[in-house]
Amino acid sequence: MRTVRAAETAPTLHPWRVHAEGLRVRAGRHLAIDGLDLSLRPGVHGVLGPNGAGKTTLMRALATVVEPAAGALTLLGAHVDGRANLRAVRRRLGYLPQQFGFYPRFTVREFITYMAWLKEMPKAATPDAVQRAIDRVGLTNKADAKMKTLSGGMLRRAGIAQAVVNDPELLLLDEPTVGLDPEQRLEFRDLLRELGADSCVLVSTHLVEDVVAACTDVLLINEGRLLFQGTPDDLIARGGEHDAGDSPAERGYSALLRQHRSTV
Ligand SMILES: Nc1ncnc2c1ncn2[C@@H]1O[C@H](COP(=O)(O)OP(=O)(O)OP(=O)(O)O)[C@@H](O)[C@H]1O
Repeated sequence: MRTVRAAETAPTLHPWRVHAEGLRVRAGRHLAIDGLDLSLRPGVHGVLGPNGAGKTTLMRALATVVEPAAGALTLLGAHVDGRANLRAVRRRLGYLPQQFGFYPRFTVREFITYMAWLKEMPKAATPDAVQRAIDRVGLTNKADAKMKTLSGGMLRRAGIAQAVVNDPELLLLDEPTVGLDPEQRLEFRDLLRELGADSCVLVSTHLVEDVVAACTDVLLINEGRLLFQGTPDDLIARGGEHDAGDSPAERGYSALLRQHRSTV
């Protein structure tokens, strides 16, 4: 007889938007997430970690692109496993992958409308939702430009717009600030704060300062596990004057990794 895990019998009306226990996720043959426990409420969660830590793999699992190899994962109250029908959860998700595909001849508006259709948004509400998403990322005057004519930063912003078009309850942004100019990065921080008021937003980045400025919660992932979860102030408090980094938060980040490496 199959053992029923506690997570499978738990009531679905819990406060967590994301709940993972002993999560394992493969990237190719490699176990990139290896025994991760995580509980997230609404807010903006900054995901930090060195190259290869497993951030992208975690995002892919939370976006239901890749199925967990083991452990329990609950997204927006739904258990994610091989038997689950994830269609309803996917309608409530937004995901910006590190690299996203698009038809270069589509205009920005056509691209985001197409993504809204893929997310099964009601047809009547789509044009207004698309316009709002375009305005939110500052692409109003590029709405009818073809995707192939956009700069790298503008493309990233179009990617963010498609992720937020359905007002997702769970929003996953994998390195969204790559290519954004300083002014756009500041505006993006405001957008994150606004989105995090109601939604559970995960933002993976290497820019520790973006996390401190815009996140309510910091996650540090290393070797497929959660090494630290706390507020930006908790992260800053971990750093000492001799730790590497240009800011108190970067020194906190370095200190946590150094302490972890010295204990393994
Ligand atoms: N297709 C694959 N086949 C084998 N190993 C992979 C594959 N994709 C990723 N990996 C490995 O899985 C681990 C986690 O990769 P992942 O891309 O999730 O890390 P990351 O934290 O997002 O890194 P970065 O900061 O460089 O984007 C790395 O060691 C990587 O080499």
